[in-house]
Amino acid sequence: MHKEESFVENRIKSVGFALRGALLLIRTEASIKIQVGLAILVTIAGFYFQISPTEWILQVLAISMVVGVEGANTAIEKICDFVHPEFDKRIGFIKDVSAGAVMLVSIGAIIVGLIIYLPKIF
Ligand SMILES: Nc1ncnc2c1ncn2[C@@H]1O[C@H](COP(=O)(O)OP(=O)(O)OP(=O)(O)O)[C@@H](O)[C@H]1O
Repeated sequence: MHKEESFVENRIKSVGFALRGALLLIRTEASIKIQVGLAILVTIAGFYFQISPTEWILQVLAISMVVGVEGANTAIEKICDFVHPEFDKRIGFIKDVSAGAVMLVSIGAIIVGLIIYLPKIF
């Protein structure tokens, strides 16, 4: 019983740390501010154009993919700067690949957005 309580307590603490991380990400990173801004805009657009439940699911998935991968990219950049602040082309490679991952999911999200909204606008 005691063990179970501490398990629940630990889970609650972990959620607190994760929330703090998400807030730190939004407060400190310029690119995530733009992504969150776009997420708010398309959410408003979703209500305005009354998109279907399937379109909502795809939109929510696209948004969470971009923001989630951006969070991982930021963490990777911070690790790189922490373990190796000096210029090194291997660090450059790691950061470029990480930024490339954000770009790939962003392209997917843009395509999802175009497929949902272009027929509704034109
Ligand atoms: N220590 C380093 N060694 C070699 N190249 C680096 C190094 N630090 C940064 N770079 C190069 O500069 C690019 C930008 O790195 P930086 O850490 O400034 O990311 P950023 O511009 O803050 O990214 P974001 O906009 O996603 O936060 C990297 O993708 C890499 O090509």
